[in-house]
Amino acid sequence: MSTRPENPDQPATPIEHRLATPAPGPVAGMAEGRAPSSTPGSEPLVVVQGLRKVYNSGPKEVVALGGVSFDAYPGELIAIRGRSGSGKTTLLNQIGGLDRPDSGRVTVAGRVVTELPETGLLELRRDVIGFVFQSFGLIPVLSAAENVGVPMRLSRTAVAERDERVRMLLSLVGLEKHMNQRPYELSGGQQQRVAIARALANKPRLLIADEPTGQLDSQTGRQIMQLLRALVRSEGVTALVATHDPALISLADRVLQLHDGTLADPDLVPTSAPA
Ligand SMILES: Nc1ncnc2c1ncn2[C@@H]1O[C@H](COP(=O)(O)OP(=O)(O)OP(=O)(O)O)[C@@H](O)[C@H]1O
Repeated sequence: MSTRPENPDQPATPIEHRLATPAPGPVAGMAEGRAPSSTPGSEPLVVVQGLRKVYNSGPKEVVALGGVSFDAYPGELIAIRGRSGSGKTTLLNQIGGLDRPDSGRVTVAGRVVTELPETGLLELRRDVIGFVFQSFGLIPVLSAAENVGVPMRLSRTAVAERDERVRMLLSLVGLEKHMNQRPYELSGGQQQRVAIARALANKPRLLIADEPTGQLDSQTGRQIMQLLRALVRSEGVTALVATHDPALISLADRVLQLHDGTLADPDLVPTSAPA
């Protein structure tokens, strides 16, 4: 897999270009380059209450999550940071219904994830949540376009609509000229763009990204983070992104800091210091 950097001076995608274009005027209460995220007062999209997960590895108990609670609002980009082993992946896995907590409750778009049966979880992951992983997770024998189309095949989207949305999404992430290439013919940054387009295929309300720049060089990682920032704005999704990457932390609306499975007081979390 190549991880050659893309040109850092050029906006890589149409939406990054739009973002780079100055807005007509300042918007009251909005930080520059930030999405117009909803504030407490609107309904939260994600509600996490008292989430606890303990692993028993041999004789030792590991408290991966020791009672985590927070809300995420529509249109928010939240960075979740913390040292290796602090519980970031465990937290995202419980929210996305990939694993079950020992106690606590997660609600996403009104669905109580922690109480859903397996079929409900499959529907949730297909229709409501898009996932982006550090390792891209593309299917090697499929082209970029076919990879992006997979979730729409699973949701039985009509062929014409699917083809049109695949083209739109690949254009959104700046890859319309690469739609017929397979993952091994793409750089690491391009593969992650395909993975992001695939995560958006079924118009999710929540995007969960676990270390999305972990395998990329810093320039490419910055471009991917800017792309995520732009997509949260243009698509109106809520994003929860586990990352050590200072580039995303500075672009986030909010930063949650995990220490050994518990959240630090949000008022004490600076947005610029390293994790
Ligand atoms: N399947 C498992 N079995 C036993 N212990 C586990 C398991 N998964 C995670 N853990 C432990 O739970 C804790 C939290 O792990 P987690 O992967 O959530 O951390 P993280 O913050 O995502 O780390 P990293 O940044 O390295 O990915 C760690 O101590 C880890 O060793």
